[in-house]
Amino acid sequence: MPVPRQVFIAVIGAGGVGKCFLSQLSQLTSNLARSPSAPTTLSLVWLSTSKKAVYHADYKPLGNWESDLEASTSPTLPLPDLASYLEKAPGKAVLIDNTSNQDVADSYPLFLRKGISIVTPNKKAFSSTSQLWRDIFSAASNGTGAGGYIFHESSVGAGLPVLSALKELVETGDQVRKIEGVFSGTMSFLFNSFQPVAGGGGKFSAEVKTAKDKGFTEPDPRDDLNGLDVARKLTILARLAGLEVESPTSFPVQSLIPKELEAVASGDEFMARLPEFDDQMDELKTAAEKEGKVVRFVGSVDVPKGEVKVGLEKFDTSHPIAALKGSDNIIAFYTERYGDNPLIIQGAGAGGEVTAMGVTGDLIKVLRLLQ
Ligand SMILES: NC(=O)C1=CN([C@@H]2O[C@H](COP(=O)(O)OP(=O)(O)OC[C@H]3O[C@@H](n4cnc5c(N)ncnc54)[C@H](OP(=O)(O)O)[C@@H]3O)[C@@H](O)[C@H]2O)C=CC1
Ligand SMILES: N[C@@H](CC=O)C(=O)O
Ligand code: NA
Repeated sequence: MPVPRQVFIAVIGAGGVGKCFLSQLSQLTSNLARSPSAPTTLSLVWLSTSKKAVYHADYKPLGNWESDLEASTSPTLPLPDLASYLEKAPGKAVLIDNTSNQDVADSYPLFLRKGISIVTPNKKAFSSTSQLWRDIFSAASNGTGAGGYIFHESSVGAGLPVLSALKELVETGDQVRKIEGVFSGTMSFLFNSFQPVAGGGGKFSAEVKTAKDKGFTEPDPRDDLNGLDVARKLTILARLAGLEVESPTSFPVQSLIPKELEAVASGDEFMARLPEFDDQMDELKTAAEKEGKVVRFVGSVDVPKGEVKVGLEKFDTSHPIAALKGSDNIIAFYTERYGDNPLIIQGAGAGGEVTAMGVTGDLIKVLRLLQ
């Protein structure tokens, strides 16, 4: 793979996805350095969490990032200062945003205009206002601008090649009619475990705790249960399919947050009180069972009608959506070329390693473009 000789990498976020990414980055760095045709140095020069940062003013690569971060007492810099630091690096720079932070997402146009490329699984930038979407893609070189490149494959379906498939359908002139399926690893896991097709299943609140422990949920699981995580993904898909969607709250989204818990102050308090509402979820399950069906949390984009929706639906136990396992997503693209047999992408839709794979894959795309 022909790539530039030295690229400076800055990583924000070292949680479930961030840690897996850093380990994949170390593998990629070794592979590229050994490449006989074009040895390349990837220099990790910045790593930060919300509380602290590790970096050197002279761009010396970080040694052992885990112990460096542990030992650091330096607070992180404001985002414009990080952008200036990377702009002055003695080579091309790539920012990897492994947070779910809105302020970091809002700063992408600034980084891109300075020639810094961005790779991220963070949905916020691409699913907030359509103005932010326009600002990003009018700055990026893989949009209409002349700045850095930006890729965000893991923002939908984690590492599954969902965005690259959709872009290719659109760019090759196919007409996308409908996109539908299960878009949340958390929701998939919850309903597959709470109401498996074979019967039985655990308490809903206990499954939410397991999904959080497995690293499937957003940092605050309420962002999954309120349907907004799926709404964000559908906003991204709808925009890539050519629809104008103002925001993820501009279409119907069903929330699974009980009314009584809507105002609780913290995610921890929410998790502690969720078992009080297990009976309500059991009622939903029993009602579906009486019809010989199971409940699943799904979404769809109807392109010609300009309709996007997110919520619970009942499925026959023989339906492919009912038969999903673990945190699997299933995404069906109905298009002019594919006719009534949609192009289907299925597999793990959450988890640190698979999400980081999408991020690392995007970094490789950027490196190829920067050559
Ligand atoms: N987990 C998954 O399966 C998937 C996740 N994603 C996306 O990947 C991203 C990361 O998810 P995940 O790793 O699970 O989340 P975690 O909560 O595990 O990690 C988030 C990390 O971001 C850091 N962070 C938060 N805010 C800031 C900030 N303002 N500045 C610097 N660092 C900050 C946190 O630091 P601190 O600890 O100090 O708060 C933490 O290190 C999210 O956008 C998520 O939506 C996408 C697909 C699948
Ligand atoms: N919380 C999300 C993580 C991936 O986007 C999910 O469960 O799908
Ligand atoms: Na993806």
